[in-house]
Amino acid sequence: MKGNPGGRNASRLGYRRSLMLLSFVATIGLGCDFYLAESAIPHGGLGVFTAKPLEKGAPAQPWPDICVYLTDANSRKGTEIDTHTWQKYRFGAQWLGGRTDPRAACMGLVTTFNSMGMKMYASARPAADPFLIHTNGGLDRSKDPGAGAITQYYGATSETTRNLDAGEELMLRDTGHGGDQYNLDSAKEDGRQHLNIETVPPPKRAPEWLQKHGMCLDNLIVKTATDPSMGRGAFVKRFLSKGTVVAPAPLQMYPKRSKFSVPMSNNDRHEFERKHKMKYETEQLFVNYCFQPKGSTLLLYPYGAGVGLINHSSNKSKINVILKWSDHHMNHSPQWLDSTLSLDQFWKMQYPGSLILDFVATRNIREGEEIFMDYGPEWEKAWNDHVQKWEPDIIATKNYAYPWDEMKNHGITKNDGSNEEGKQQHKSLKPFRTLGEQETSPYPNNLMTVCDTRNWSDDRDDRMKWRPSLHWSENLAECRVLSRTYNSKEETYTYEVNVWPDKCSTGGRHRTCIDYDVPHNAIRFVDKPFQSDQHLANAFRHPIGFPDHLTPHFWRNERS
Ligand SMILES: C[S@@+](CC[C@H](N)C(=O)[O-])C[C@H]1O[C@@H](n2cnc3c(N)ncnc32)[C@H](O)[C@@H]1O
Repeated sequence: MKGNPGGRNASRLGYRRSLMLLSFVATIGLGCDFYLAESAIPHGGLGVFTAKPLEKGAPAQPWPDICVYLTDANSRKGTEIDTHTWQKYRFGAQWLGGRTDPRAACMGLVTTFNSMGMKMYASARPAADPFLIHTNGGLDRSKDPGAGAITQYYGATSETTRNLDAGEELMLRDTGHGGDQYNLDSAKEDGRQHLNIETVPPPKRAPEWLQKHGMCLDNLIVKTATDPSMGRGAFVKRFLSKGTVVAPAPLQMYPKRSKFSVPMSNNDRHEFERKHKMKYETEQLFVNYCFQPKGSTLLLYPYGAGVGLINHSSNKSKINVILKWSDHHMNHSPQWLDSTLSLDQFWKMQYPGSLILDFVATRNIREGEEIFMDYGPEWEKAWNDHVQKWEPDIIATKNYAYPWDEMKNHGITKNDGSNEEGKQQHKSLKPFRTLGEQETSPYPNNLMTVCDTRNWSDDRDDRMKWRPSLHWSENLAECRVLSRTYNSKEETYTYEVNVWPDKCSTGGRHRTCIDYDVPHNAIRFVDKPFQSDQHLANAFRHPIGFPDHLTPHFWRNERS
């Protein structure tokens, strides 16, 4: 008999099957797609794993990361900013400005991936053209006291380089530019273990193991904060019950906050302010994303996915997370912080990720709710004082335009650079101005144009037909439009540009290289060096307060 072969029994069976399916789902914890756990590579520290199979080219993280750029850290020594940070090219900060190269501290997954140098099982790489999602979280220097207090570098993403099985560890391919990631080589150099990557199997953990021993990395999503004056905020993706770890936060530690003041003599500063017609910031934006324990010079930078987006509230009904040391076996706080160690001894032992904090739900949190923590009374007082005193920097605001607004005006809205999809086809497309046109109709003071173009090399002529670069943001060059042609069939513009100067030097000799047939969508606006909001002198700077009861006595090294 077809149709209903078992009558009531069959429906009971179906019900029982549904129950079994539900309990299976509960057991293996479907829902969390990415986990932080002990790396499957011996002595690899923490690693990030996918709980579900991923196809080649799929996003290797639930949402883009934010990066905070360190522009002029006083000295590399004592800041260890090379560890767990990226070079400026990765996320499009080539023109940010600074006497030393800026380094990007990115919060989330990309930073936590391990790397295997250039070969073997590479499974992820940084991706995308971040320029179009760089924003100031909706804040505007002409009216918002929060302008310059949050990073504009939102949009760092990664994608898989091959199909991945559920449970695989995400491994970065060659990190490029000298390998700027904590990786197997650095583990070797640290003398922690002799590793032979040729004999290491593809790093992987069983999904059930991850559910039991991993820390869920994708409970949060990033959106504009419910109070837009705060910039962006972190929101929960799914219902989380009281006591759940909303997000883990491995820590990178820095011994002295003073290393993040901006190293300019008064003379340099006056010269800078005269030249750039703006006042200069005195402390790195980075400090706003760090905790500082009371009575201590230490800065603790939490680099878990999304945790840097959690905003402050002192309103008890809004606060829904508190900080706790993690129970995870990779967190060393029980051994180190309750001991009689000196700060020096502790400092020699600690390494990035050796201490892990948890943001824990203080009550049930509904899907879509924004997460708030209490940054502490000192932070709140500093913020209120700032808001009271703040007024727009008239000079820095005059004749300033945000690059992303200008790009929108020019019809650059796609995030895929120069490929077919990205072609802009509007009759009303606003063209980029030629150098000649700019003499009578200049762009706002802060803007310059950059082009996505393949590397120029010795064997290239000085005049070349444009070719797209392999990776967005890494091969951008300053460029100036010499002429343009309207292609009526394609309804778009192409340009002849002068690529200058970084791509066109050969053996110390600068050449003027010209690219022709440059598509409209290969051109971007960026802020000129030192012009972006994070350089504003009236921008708010204050680290987040760290709970006293989590602070060991030997961290309190400041004389009172
Ligand atoms: C760790 S970040 C939080 C994420 C930040 N909102 C963003 O968009 O990147 C800390 C900064 O966010 C802003 N912020 C956080 N809580 C705030 C609040 N209650 N009121 C105003 N601004 C706040 C301040 O600029 C602060 O320095």
